Amino acid sequence: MNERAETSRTAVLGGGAWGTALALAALRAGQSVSLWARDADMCAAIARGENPHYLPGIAFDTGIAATTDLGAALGGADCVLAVTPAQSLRAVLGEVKPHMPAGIPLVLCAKGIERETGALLSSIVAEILPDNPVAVLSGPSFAADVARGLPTAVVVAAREDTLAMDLATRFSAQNLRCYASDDVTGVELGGALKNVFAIAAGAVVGAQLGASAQAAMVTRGFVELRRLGAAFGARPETLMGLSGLGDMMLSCSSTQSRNFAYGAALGRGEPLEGRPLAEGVPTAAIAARLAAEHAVDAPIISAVAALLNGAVTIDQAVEALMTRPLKHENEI
Ligand SMILES: NC(=O)C1=CN([C@@H]2O[C@H](COP(=O)(O)OP(=O)(O)OC[C@H]3O[C@@H](n4cnc5c(N)ncnc54)[C@H](OP(=O)(O)O)[C@@H]3O)[C@@H](O)[C@H]2O)C=CC1
Ligand SMILES: O=C(CO)COP(=O)(O)O
Repeated sequence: MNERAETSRTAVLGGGAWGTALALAALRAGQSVSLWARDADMCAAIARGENPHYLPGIAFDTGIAATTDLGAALGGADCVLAVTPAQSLRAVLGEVKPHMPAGIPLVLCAKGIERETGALLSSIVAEILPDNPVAVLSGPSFAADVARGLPTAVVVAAREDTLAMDLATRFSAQNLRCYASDDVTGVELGGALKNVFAIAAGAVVGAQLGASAQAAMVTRGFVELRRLGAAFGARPETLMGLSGLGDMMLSCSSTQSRNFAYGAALGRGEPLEGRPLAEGVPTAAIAARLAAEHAVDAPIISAVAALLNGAVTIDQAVEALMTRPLKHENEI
């Protein structure tokens, strides 16, 4: 338990894998924790120490006050974690707004870019909750690992460095180490785009293109992250950190990643309907559009978007990537 946390109350929006894991992390850090989810049975399960749908086989501490009543979940909270999928954020914040006092920080824990508008999630918060400071929590962290209490490091970014440090202190506990950052854009872009590259890496593995191709895909994907990051004003060193390179290392190499697993199924030619959440799917499409609008060369992101909408086959995508004009490696 950290010293500052004893009197604080954290509200978690979302009772999926990551919402449940972060609620547990907050509980372990000594906070009082409420959680809002849509499903009453899921709330009852979380309250008794399990989430069989999203975290099967993991038994955890009781003490999370899980409820379908959003007002009750938010009542008395001095920090709110938004942990529903990126594409639902705007609607969820619209429901949250009447219950959210000014000044309470809203910590974004989803990883994605809004499909319809191209908005980064922090700008949606600024639009809907202009009186609430925004922070972003991201990094290489599988929900099941955090729920099990395995050692994990993440980064918490806020424009005001003192808020970032306060939140990092608040959520750090034994086996969850939170670093602070003031580069909100860098941290959110790293988290959003790693999902697109995880689909690419999974597709390479699923199509049995070899470990060399997988390494090339990840490395050149990282170049695209740096290019898009530069266009959006992210700092290069942020992208070298936990929420860029760190999360790419995790998500581009493990079948535990739903985005990687989605790509692997795509590479094997399997049906894709009904799979678990893969945030990289909507994000690929909008990231390809944003790259084009900013004149950023992003052939892997474009290839993933084209693969996902059926415009190209894997063979065609690979051929297009392998026959691009030759260039110096360090051209950004
Ligand atoms: N799982 C992980 O390891 C990690 C996930 N993340 C990120 O966290 C975010 C959430 O992921 P995760 O928890 O794993 O996802 P899950 O699929 O496990 O859970 C999603 C949760 O969001 C709820 N939800 C879905 N759509 C809506 C909506 N329109 N309105 C309100 N609630 C909704 C679901 O409710 P219901 O059950 O009722 O559908 C469920 O409680 C994603 O952006 C993901 O990238 C980040 C780091 C790690
Ligand atoms: O973001 C994650 C790990 O850092 C979880 O990845 P997936 O959403 O691909 O499972």
